[in-house]
Amino acid sequence: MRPETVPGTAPDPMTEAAPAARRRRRLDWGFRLAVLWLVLVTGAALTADLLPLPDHDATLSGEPGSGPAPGHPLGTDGLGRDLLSRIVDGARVSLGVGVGAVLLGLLIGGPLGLLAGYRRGLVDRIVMTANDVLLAFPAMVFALAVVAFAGPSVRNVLIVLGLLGVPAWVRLIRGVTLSFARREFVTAARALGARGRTLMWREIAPNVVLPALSYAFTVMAVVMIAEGSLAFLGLSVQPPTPTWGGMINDGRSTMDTAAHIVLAPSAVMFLTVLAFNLVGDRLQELTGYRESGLEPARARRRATVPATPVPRREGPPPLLEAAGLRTLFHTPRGTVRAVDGVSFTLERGRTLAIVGESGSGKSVLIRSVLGLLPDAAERSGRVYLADRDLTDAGADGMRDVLGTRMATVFQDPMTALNPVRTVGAQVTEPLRVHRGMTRRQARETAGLLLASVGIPEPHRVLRSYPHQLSGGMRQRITIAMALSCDPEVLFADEPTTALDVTVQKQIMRLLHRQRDERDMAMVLVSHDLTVVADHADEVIVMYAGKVVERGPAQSVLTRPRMRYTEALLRAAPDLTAPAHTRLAVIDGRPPDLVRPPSGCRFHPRCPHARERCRTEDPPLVPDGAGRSHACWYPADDIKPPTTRESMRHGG
Ligand SMILES: Nc1ncnc2c1ncn2[C@@H]1O[C@H](COP(=O)(O)OP(=O)(O)OP(=O)(O)O)[C@@H](O)[C@H]1O
Repeated sequence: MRPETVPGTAPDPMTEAAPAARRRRRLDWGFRLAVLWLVLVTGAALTADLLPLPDHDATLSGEPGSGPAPGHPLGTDGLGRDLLSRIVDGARVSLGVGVGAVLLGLLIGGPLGLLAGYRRGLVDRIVMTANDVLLAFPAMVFALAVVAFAGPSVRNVLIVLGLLGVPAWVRLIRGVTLSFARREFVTAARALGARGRTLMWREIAPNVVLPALSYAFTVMAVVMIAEGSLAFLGLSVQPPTPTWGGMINDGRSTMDTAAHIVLAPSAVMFLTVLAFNLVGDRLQELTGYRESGLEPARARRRATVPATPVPRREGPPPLLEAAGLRTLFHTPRGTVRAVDGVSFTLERGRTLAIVGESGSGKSVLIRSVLGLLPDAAERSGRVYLADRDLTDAGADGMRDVLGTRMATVFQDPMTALNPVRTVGAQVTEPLRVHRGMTRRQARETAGLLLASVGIPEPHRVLRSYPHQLSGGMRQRITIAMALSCDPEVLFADEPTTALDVTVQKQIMRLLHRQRDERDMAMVLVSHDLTVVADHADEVIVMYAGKVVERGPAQSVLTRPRMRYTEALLRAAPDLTAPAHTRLAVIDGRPPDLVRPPSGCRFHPRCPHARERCRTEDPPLVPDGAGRSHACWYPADDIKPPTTRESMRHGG
C-alpha cells in the first residue's frame, strides 16, 4: 500500500501489484516447461490430421520393430506402424477422456459442493452423507466392472471415470466454498443486502474457479493413468484406434528386442501426467488454498442462556437502539460470552464510538446489531431501527435494511472487496439491486459516488480490480459502496487500522464529512483514542463483553471514572511526550471469556480492587451529566495524563 497524496491533489489510484501477487507471478521454469509440453501434446492431438505424419494405422509403413529412422522419428511398432503418429492419435483418446471426465465430474460435483458449502445445515448433511457412501466404493474395481459389463468404448470409459470423480469434486468445491463463505467480502456483500443466490454465484463461485482449475489438472493426470490402466487391460478403446495404455500393452511382448515400442508411449504418458500434476500444483499455490482447516466447526449443542427481557424506553424512539444484547459462541472449550448485556441508543447526526482492548467484544457487538453473526453464535436482547424491531427480522427482514438503512465499512478494504470482480461490478451492484437502476444508470451513479469520496478518474477506477489500487483508495471504495443507498446508520469497524498513517486521517475526515452531509448516525469501533476524541460524540467503553463506562466522548475521555477507562487512557500513547518516554501498560491480560472472573471482571488487573470487587459485579449506574459507569470505587474527577488536548495536538 502506498500513502495517498494530500487532500485536494489527485493521487494516482493505480499502484504496483502487492508483493505477494508479484511473487505469485514469478512462476518457475518447471511450470513453464510443463505448460509448453501440454500445449505441444494438445496442439498435436487437435491437429493430428493436418500434420505431415504417416497414417497411424498403415501397417508395414516401415520395417516392423525398427528404431528411430528418417520418416519414423520414434521408430515403428511390431506391425511396422509409425509410432509417432500412433502416439499423436493416442493423445486424442487420453486427453479426450481426461477433459470429458473432468467436465462431467465438475458439472455434477461443482453445483452440489457449492450448495452444500453455502447452505450448510441439512442440505450439507444429506449431500455429504451420500458423498461419503460413494467415496467408500473401491473406484478402480467399480470402473473395471462397469466397463467390462457395458463394453469398452471411449464413451463408457469417460462416463465411468467422470462419475467416479464426482465425490472428490463435491468435497473440494464444498471445502473451498466454506472457506470463502466466511471471508469478509462475503459478509460485506451481505451487509449491503445481497441475497443468498447472488452471494453464492457472484461472490463465492468466481473465487472457486482457481482452486477448481488447479484440481482439474490433477484430476486430468489421475484420469489419464486410469484410462491407461484400462487400456492396458484391454478395457478401453479397442484396436485399431491407438491409446497410450493400449500401445504399452502391445509392446510388452517385444520388450527384449524392441524396447522403444513400450518406452516411447510410456515416456510421453509419464511426461504428460507429470506436466498436469505440476501445473495443478502451481495453480494450487496461487490460490493459497489448503485442504486443512476447511472442515466446518460443527455447531455444538447449545447450553442456552436465558435472555433477560429488556423493556424499551418510553418516548419517541431513537434512530438506533440496542437493548440487553447478549451474544454467546458455543465452542469446544465452553461458551464464550462475547457480548454480555449491552444497551445503547444513537441519534441521527451523531457518532457513537465503541472502545476497549482487543477481544473486548466490539466487533461482535456490531455484528450482533447487524445480524451478521456466524451460525454458531447465539444472540438475545433486542435491536430497533427507529420504530422497526429488528430482533426477529431473520435473514429476509435484515436484507430489507442492510445496505439501504444500515451500512458497514469494514476494517481491511482488501478483504472486504471481492478480489476477482472489478470495482465497477461491486459498486454498481447495490445500486442495481436496491435502487433498481439500469446498468448504465448504475455506472453513472457509481462514477459520481467515487468522485464524492475523493477518487480521481472514477471511471478508470471502476474498470480496475481491487489489487490494482492503494489501501486508501480501496477503503474509499468500500465507503462509497456503503453510502450508495443513503443509509441512516453507518457502522465503521476500525476503518483505518489496515491503512497507512497518513491515509488514516483522510479516511476519518471523509467519514465525518459524509456523516454531516448526509445527516447519518455513525457507530465507530476504534482502539485509537485520538480518533475517538476527534470524531465521536458519545463513547461506550467495553471490557470483557460488558459496557463499563458510557457517556459524552469529551467528558469520558478527559474525566474517566471507571478504573478500566482510566487505565486505558493511561496506556494510550501520549504523542506529545518526549521520545523514549516509557508507555504505561495495563498490567495482566484481558480475561478468558469462557470463564470470566467473579465480581468486577476487571478486578484481577485493577490496582484499586478491594474485597467487594472480587465478589460483586458492579452494575452500570448513571452518575449525572448523561454518564454511567460500572465501578465500586470509581476515580473522582481524576485528570488522566493523556488528555484530549494532548492527544489532538500530538495526533
Ligand atoms: N466465531 C467466534 N467463535 C468463538 N469466539 C469468538 C468468535 N468471534 C469472536 N469470538 C470471541 O469473542 C470475543 C470478542 O471478539 P471481538 O472480535 O468482538 O473483539 P474486539 O473487541 O472487536 O477485538 P479486536 O479489537 O481485536 O477486533 C473474543 O474473545 C473472541 O475470541
